[in-house]
Amino acid sequence: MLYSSKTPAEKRVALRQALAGPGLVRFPGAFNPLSARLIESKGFEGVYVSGAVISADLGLPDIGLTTLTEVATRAGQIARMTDLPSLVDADTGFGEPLNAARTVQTLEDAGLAGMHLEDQVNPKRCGHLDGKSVVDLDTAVNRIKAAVDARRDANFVVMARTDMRAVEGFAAAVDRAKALVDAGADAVFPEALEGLAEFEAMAEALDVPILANMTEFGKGRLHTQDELRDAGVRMVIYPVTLLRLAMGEAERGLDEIIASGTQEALLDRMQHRRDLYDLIDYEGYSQFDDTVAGFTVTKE
Ligand SMILES: C[C@](O)(C(=O)O)[C@H](CC(=O)O)C(=O)O
Ligand SMILES: [Mg+2]
Repeated sequence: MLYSSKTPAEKRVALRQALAGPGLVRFPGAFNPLSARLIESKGFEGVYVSGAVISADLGLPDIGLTTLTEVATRAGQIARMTDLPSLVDADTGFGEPLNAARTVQTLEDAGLAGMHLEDQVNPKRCGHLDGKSVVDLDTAVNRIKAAVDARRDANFVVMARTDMRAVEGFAAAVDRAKALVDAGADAVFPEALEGLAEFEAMAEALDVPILANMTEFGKGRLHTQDELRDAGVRMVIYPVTLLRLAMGEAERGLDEIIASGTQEALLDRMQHRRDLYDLIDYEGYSQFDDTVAGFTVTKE
């Protein structure tokens, strides 16, 4: 009821353990706090909070328009609703190294288990857009160092994302990733790799876990979990998948209401009131005080 039953500290330990394990952990992107509960109920290992989703949710393009306050608020609302660890997209840290330091502390306070920080120039762009550029090595390293030094919970995961692959090629991306690990990154998110062989070579080159971004309609293929695991990938994110599914259904539903004048034909595709109530745990509130939250679901 109300909140997750685990503390942020416990969730950070869980994220560390997940990253250390031999398997592949799966972090779908929650587009709101409620969908984080759905992800948990299905047995996933964690929740991803996507910058692209937070921007899109506000009707904005993913080009560095959102602020630290907006991201920390939304990520905190999501993290608090699940017992799973949540990893948030901290973009470039919202500025330069000093901002990255403030970002890590703000996200710790918001209850996140970890974040990733990328080496794009400000303002950043979605990793699958053309015309990206990356900062020089010193700036990239200093961003990571600042974040690592500023965290107060040693278990808070600071993951380095590098967008170098699309800018200077694979070899440069490996060099950049190694430097970010030397700077203290706990894990690496190599953005926009091309093909499984590159994931395999990247995992091989680094002593820390790597993440694969299985985003749709982007630059890379959608690899299966078996393929990613065999390539040595430790974590996979599906950052925008649930938002795209929900928006696709919303659009088709609106079309149906226009076409037939009723939503009757859509009922089977909707989450039933009963399932929604289960996810929110109405029952728990009702047991706490049935004068406030008592309910019966009448229609089957
Ligand atoms: C992972 C990502 O950074 C995100 O914000 O979710 C995006 C996802 C997307 O735009 O599809 C990315 O840059 O890949
Ligand atoms: Mg992003």
